[in-house]
Amino acid sequence: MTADHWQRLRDHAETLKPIGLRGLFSAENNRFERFSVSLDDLTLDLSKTLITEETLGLLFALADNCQLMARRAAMFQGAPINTTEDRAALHVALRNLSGAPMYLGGADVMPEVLTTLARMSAFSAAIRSGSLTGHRGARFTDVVNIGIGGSDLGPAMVTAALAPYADGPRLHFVSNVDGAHIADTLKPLDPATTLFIVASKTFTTTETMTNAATARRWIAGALGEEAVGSHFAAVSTALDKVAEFGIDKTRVFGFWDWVGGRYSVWSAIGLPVMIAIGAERFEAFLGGAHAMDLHFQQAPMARNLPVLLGLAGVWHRNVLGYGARAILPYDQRLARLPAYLQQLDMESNGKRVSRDGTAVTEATGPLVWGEPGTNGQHAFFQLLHQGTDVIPCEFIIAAEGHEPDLAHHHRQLVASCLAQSEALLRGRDLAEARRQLTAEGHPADVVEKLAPHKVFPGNRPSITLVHDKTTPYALGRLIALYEHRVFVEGTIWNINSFDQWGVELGKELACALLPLLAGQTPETGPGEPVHDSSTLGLARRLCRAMREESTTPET
Ligand SMILES: O=P(O)(O)OC[C@H]1O[C@H](O)[C@H](O)[C@@H](O)[C@@H]1O
Repeated sequence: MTADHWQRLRDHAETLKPIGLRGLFSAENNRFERFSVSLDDLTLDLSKTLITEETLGLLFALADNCQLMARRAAMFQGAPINTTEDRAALHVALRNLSGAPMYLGGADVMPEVLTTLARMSAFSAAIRSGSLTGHRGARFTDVVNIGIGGSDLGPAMVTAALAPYADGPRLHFVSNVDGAHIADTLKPLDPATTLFIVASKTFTTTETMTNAATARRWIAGALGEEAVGSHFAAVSTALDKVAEFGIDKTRVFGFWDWVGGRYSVWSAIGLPVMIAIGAERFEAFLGGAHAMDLHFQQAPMARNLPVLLGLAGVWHRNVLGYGARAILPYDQRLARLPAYLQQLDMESNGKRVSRDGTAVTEATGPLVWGEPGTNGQHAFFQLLHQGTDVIPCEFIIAAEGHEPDLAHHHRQLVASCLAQSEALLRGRDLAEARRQLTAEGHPADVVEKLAPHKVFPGNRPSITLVHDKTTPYALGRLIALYEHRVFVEGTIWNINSFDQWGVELGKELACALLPLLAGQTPETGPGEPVHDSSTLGLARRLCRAMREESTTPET
């Protein structure tokens, strides 16, 4: 019974709480050796979490009880584990560069995967070399990816992260339907040297279709309708819809319904990345993810990074009751990693029913958020250290930066990262706070007044991930680690991590509101009103201002 496993974990947690994290460190001076695990140069340090060997044993027993190994095998075997959409989740095939067969319903998907990769390589090489030009024969200097969600966050995050490797045209990403996004992006660009990639798995997403139509008008307006074909490419699973938009099929790169949007950066959705850094480095990125795939499949639980990271997440979420996790990359170029992981994690595991549709009995995905360190330190770390909620932090740091001339910056970055996790663990008690204030020469009354404010409770957990350098390979491996972590957690919670029904209702209601915003009266049937009075009131309020604005003569 899974319930027994949860109960054992909860009973066990009660025995650890009085000891606390600091207590565990005082009792054992080799926690780092015991609770950090590596795959090549990637080290996962769990020692600053409230765990012991017994904790891990109980978590492994829970994982066994939840059939983690069988579920993992089902994913790699292409079983339709996304049951509500009757699809496999076979994104791991996209980085299987060995080409060893991977089957979906008896058919090997690898030939198609490798053919698409070869087409992407040829196309990106032609853009990079300038052999494929714009309508007027000018080399492309700028590439604008138009997509949203999984068709934006992956390539945008990876392109920024791998900027030191970029030697192709400049990349831009337009996702928001807010006209400001495309307007600001296009303002400095020259239509003659700009290529658009319209990226949408379904090719129906309103934001993307609206932005793509605006981009099309921008090209046609500047260069003529006949130029459109030379300035657009597309990435989609819906090839018929792409054809309707008018993009030539030689410039369309497909992928498959067994690749979820938030797992698609490895597919043709990664085309902008390939254009920026070249096919060889993109393949290194895939190679890093593949190394993590093999590790996830082969390593025993006690040495398995995704299993350990996932179970630490479950321990924090379900047993210790922490509702959030902070992602803190100490790498400015990983600034979009928290946003990327928000989609990966929260869209996958933000679920309230089990795979069979019955209500879950345990909490599922936590709130995921974060910012790059050290910036976060000067903003929200106050709450992490002294707030009333405990938020487990995940620190990510490379041993080496990309700026050899600025090694002293990197030393400060590393020192800050380590100091934060140390401070979260260690804290500062009242006596220490008093001692410090007295040593600073404050009079006794000031010491008493300030000391409580200077107390840090400590005992706050964190996880640290370290690799040598954020190379394409290391980044691929890191993302795949997080993907499998989400899978491990989703398996323990017995939810479908590969569907996203929760995004639908808002989309439907937005469609229904459009006529109202265009000034039409909503139809009201005999039963319920179409909109609640708040939504209706706000819509009318906005509508009035919108119309006034659109009728205001230009000065
Ligand atoms: O790639 P698209 O079909 O345009 O979808 C873009 C995004 O929109 C949806 O609403 C989903 O929630 C995301 O999972 C998806 O990545």
